[in-house]
Amino acid sequence: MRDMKIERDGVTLHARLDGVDDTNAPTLVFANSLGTTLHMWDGIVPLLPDGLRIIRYDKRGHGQSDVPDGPYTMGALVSDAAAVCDAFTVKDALFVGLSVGGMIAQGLAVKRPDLIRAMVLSNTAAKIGNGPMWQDRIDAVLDKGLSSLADVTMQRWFSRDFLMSPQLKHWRDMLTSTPPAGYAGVCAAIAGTDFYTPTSGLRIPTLGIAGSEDGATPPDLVRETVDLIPGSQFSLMRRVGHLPCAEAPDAYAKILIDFIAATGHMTT
Ligand SMILES: O=C(O)CC1=CCC(=O)O1
Repeated sequence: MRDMKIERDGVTLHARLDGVDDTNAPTLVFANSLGTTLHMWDGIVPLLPDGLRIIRYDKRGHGQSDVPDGPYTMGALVSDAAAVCDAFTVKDALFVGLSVGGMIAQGLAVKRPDLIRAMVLSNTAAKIGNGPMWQDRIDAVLDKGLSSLADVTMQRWFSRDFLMSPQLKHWRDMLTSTPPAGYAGVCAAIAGTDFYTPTSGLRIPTLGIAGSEDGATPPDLVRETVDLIPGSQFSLMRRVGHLPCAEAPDAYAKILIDFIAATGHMTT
């Protein structure tokens, strides 16, 4: 494991490399969701096959990355992801993005096709929510803090069963540890994003993953987005919500491993 600090546009981003530290190794890059850190993938990384180079990072405003003043733009989030990839000399990676991480994947695939050869769009869409909804959330978090949003957020993130589990506290703590300015900044970036047209032009192997109990990006919304890309695959996970990598890591890792095999990613 190797941690790295990457500076772009005066903002320091925190990234982590696991697995093989060799630029020639097949590479996976993970981008996580609003209100989470790169530790969102802690349950998945150990389940992936040997021989992969695995890179993940904290978005601006989250985890150990800097918290610049907002609002942020999707262009900045995509450029941050590109800077992380460039810092590790990534080429032709499999990019796995969940929620806003999946929006970043779509933007990066358009802007820097040299970086991505295939992508997983997990619990995401070309457009998530609408302007007034995000503005209400920005106002609430800046006024009353993230704790005020924690209960409703857990209900969007998790299935009914998981809401009763002792693991819930870990995820709730991750959310409430997020700096309010960072959370609000990313909300503004999501509010300003509609990738329907650019994503329709993408022609790379794509897998969509949805959770049957996802209260933020329901299965139909995820499917509508991945169907914009000809030849894409879609996997519906049952009895999980918006963060299936947290609720069902074994099943989630298996879906990724099958997609790695289907795209020939370990053999190139
Ligand atoms: O609403 C949520 O908390 C879920 C979510 C929407 C975009 C994202 O990244 O997470």
